[in-house]
Amino acid sequence: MTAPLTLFGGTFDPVHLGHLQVVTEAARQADLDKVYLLPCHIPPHKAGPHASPAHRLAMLQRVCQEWPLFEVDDRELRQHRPSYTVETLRQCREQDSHRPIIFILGMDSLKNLNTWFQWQELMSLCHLLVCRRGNCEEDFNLDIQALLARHQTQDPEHLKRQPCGHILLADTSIISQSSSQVRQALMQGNTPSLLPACVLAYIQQHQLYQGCKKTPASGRPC
Ligand SMILES: Nc1ncnc2c1ncn2[C@@H]1O[C@H](COP(=O)(O)OP(=O)(O)OP(=O)(O)O)[C@@H](O)[C@H]1O
Ligand SMILES: O=C(O)c1ccc[n+]([C@@H]2O[C@H](COP(=O)([O-])O)[C@@H](O)[C@H]2O)c1
Repeated sequence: MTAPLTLFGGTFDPVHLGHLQVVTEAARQADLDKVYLLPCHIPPHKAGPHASPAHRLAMLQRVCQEWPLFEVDDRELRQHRPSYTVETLRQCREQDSHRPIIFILGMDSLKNLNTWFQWQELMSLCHLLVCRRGNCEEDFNLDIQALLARHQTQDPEHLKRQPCGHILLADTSIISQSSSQVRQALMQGNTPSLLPACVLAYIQQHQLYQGCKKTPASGRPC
């Protein structure tokens, strides 16, 4: 079986060490040696983004220069419409119907998965590799409980042996950081914690996020 195509979707406004650390750990647990950071153009479920697509992409590219695990997949940025994951995955699937596709997401995203566009199609297109997230109880609603009952596996090998259909809850660290907290710190003139130095330097160089309005941590209910 070909090596999986592993995508980590996000708004990355901006990318922070919470993203990078938990995904590095999840990738290690699933024995993955490449993860594509997939910045969305227009996030379907939240306001913003605050920084332009070009700036968010540039920050991710700087991260990739320092973290060999990561590359950027900018396909969603090139499409000027809301970035529905199911549509992106269909595009990927058209290129190779047998290759395993793994979509990485945080626990807060998993808990809201039943609100995603055509969410019931997702498991026929990809596997889900889920990272733990601070302040996020594992109290799943009935749709997600049913999804897990049907698709959850404890065996990372399943994600590499089949093209789609499994959910692995990875045993990752809890890193309490969000892009909202980073933006808030910058707006208040503070230096955010848990931000890669290359990203902080880019933000300072381009004076990003100085006039951001306060948004709740992680931007949605968890
Ligand atoms: N600290 C973290 N730990 C685990 N997963 C995270 C963390 N931060 C973000 N994620 C996950 O990364 C993906 C992309 O997140 P996103 O780019 O929206 O960052 P965010 O920090 O949640 O942003 P915001 O605070 O603006 O809502 C989501 O699936 C989210 O659950
Ligand atoms: O497809 C959807 O309806 C959908 C709804 C919410 C989020 N997503 C995807 O989930 C990823 C994380 O989104 P966010 O809002 O947490 O940055 C990103 O790739 C989004 O495109 C997708």
